[in-house]
Amino acid sequence: MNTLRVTGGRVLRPDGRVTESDVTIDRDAGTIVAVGDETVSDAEAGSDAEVASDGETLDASGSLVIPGLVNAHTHVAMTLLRGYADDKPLDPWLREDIWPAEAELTPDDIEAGAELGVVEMIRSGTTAFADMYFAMDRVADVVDRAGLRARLGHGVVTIGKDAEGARADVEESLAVARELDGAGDGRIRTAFMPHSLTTVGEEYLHEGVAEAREAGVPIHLHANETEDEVDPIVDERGERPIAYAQDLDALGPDDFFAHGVHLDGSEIDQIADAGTAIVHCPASNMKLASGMAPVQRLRDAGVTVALGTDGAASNNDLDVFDEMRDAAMLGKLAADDATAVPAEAVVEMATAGGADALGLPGGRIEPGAAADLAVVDLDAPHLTPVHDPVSHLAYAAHGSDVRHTVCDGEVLMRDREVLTLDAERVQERAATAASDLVDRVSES
Ligand SMILES: CSC[C@H]1O[C@@H](n2cnc3c(O)ncnc32)[C@H](O)[C@@H]1O
Ligand SMILES: [Zn+2]
Repeated sequence: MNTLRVTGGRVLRPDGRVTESDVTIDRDAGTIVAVGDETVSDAEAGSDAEVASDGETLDASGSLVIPGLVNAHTHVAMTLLRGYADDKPLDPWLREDIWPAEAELTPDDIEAGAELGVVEMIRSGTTAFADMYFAMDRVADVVDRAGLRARLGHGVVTIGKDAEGARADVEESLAVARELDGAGDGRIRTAFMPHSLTTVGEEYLHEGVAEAREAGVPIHLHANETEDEVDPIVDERGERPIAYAQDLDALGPDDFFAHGVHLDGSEIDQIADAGTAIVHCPASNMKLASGMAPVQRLRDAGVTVALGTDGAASNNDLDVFDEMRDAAMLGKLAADDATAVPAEAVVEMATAGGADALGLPGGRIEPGAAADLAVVDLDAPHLTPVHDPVSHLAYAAHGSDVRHTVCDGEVLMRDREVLTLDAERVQERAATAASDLVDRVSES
């Protein structure tokens, strides 16, 4: 067996225990075959079940081995717009700043921004993400080269477009969903991605959702992000957005909605009954002053809650460690209860919850699971002493504490050096693309 062994570390297990165990990976299968003396059964592993001791090794001494983090909602190429427009609420921010800049984006820009975003994610221990944007063939190529997993989709906006333009946008999202599914040796999956229930017209939502169901791809959209998005739906339709999504057949068990800030009790019950996941984006929700999502209530109702950074223009980074801390802190404020959204809950949301929301493998370190993991160096002043490693993940660690990142059995970063992309070249290319973009926007 072509093995990778992660040795000498403490391992975060799916039940929250932390054990001193080596993790053995079958690199060809991209799966974990053993955690300590716990192995996949002979039946599962076939005749190769015996765990070999040769092969590559990653040193995890003094470190915590955790499932690769999942960034379940982003717009990865928006790294080019990091710090471009801050300190505004969602609607004017999009209309006055972001959409005019995005109108000038070329596929090369999107590739450059996506490369920068995936380098940032690999460096901070993220192994899977969901992305809604444009030029998704370029984004998929970047994901493939970087070695990550992703659920990708072209974002549809029909407001301001004529019927031909609107229909073409829906068709593009469906084509991306059909054609890119399974790319990157199966690490890339897709979804139909209408931007939101207010920025896509009803007839286009109906058509697109029906075709997505036929194609068997999930649906991802921004839902209940601001009151300004909820109110027009209530005023025009006499029903709340989640009921509207249900009428559209867009509220299914494989679907995942970003934000879910302004949800009432009946909407939480509808989401729980449907099995739809919510991707909580606490930093973006705070920065745009969108509101506080009812995370504890969602979890109490049995909803799968994942974490997302949203784009780097509303965050302003792609570090899921920050999202864990923000989710725990904001969750307590929202519930007016310091026991709400505890450390173990946000770690679960950033790992197994994220993988489950996206319908991707990973999120758990156990025999038979996908070999997606990050090794967090605990030997640092801000992580000393270690009373509780899970507390440190939620409240004290940063993405920069990640030492190694592995996805699908491949080492993407070893000792803080990204191996799959040339990080220096990526950074230079993105900086140039961003400054050229801003020049074009100011000339337009
Ligand atoms: C049509 S592709 C995705 C689209 O979404 C925009 N966007 C970025 N952040 C947010 C957010 O928090 N809410 C809604 N829309 C957002 C992005 O700029 C793209 O235009
Ligand atoms: Zn978003």
